[in-house]
Amino acid sequence: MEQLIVKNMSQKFKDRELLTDVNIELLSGKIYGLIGDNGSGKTIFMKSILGLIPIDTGEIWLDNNKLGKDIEFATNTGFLIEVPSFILDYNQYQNLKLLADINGKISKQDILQVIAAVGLDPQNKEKVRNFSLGMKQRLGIAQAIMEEPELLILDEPMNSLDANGVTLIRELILSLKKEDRIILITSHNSEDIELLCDVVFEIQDGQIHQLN
Ligand SMILES: Nc1ncnc2c1ncn2[C@@H]1O[C@H](COP(=O)(O)OP(=O)(O)OP(=O)(O)O)[C@@H](O)[C@H]1O
Repeated sequence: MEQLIVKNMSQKFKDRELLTDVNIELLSGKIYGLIGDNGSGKTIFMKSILGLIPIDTGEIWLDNNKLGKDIEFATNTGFLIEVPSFILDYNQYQNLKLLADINGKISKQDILQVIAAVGLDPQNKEKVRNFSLGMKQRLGIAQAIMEEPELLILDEPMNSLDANGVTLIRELILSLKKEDRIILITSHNSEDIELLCDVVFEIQDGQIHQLN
């Protein structure tokens, strides 16, 4: 994917307008940061550009495809939004395998590699039910990145991570930046945003503006 364009997008719930006339261009090869207070609409924005919730007005273009017209959902995407949900009685590998089998793009070896890349032990056969919050978060990141998506959206990727986890996942995100990929992250930690992002957007009072 080369570009994701949001044109005159507004998003309303009941009578409350959450996002007003948003115009944004995301280009491949960059990491974008989205910041804003709790409840400012970051999650709504991310779900909207993925096609997970319909927009009230405006247009979202993923390259030459208009969301809701040419395509229903953004394809070739990986995302972690809110709390990752897994089948608790499956182990980490079984959970990722189940999702990987939908597209059939990646091998067992790829899955084991991504498990290691997020700092989990590929040999661990424990049920995800017994995972700590940070382990679930790491698995959520693994699930988002495992198929080498062209659009990667990570909502608060450092949630629940310990200090080593934060360092590892920061390095991992930076290493994922590449020519034909758009990465968008949110974080309430300004250090994450500064270290990782090429371009930063802030949502405030329903408007999204670029900070740098
Ligand atoms: N389905 C819905 N119906 C009505 N209101 C909703 C719905 N989903 C979210 N909202 C409201 O939209 C607003 C924005 O929520 P959103 O989750 O996008 O915020 P956020 O910026 O991601 O916040 P946080 O930093 O806490 O994650 C909130 O006031 C929320 O109550």
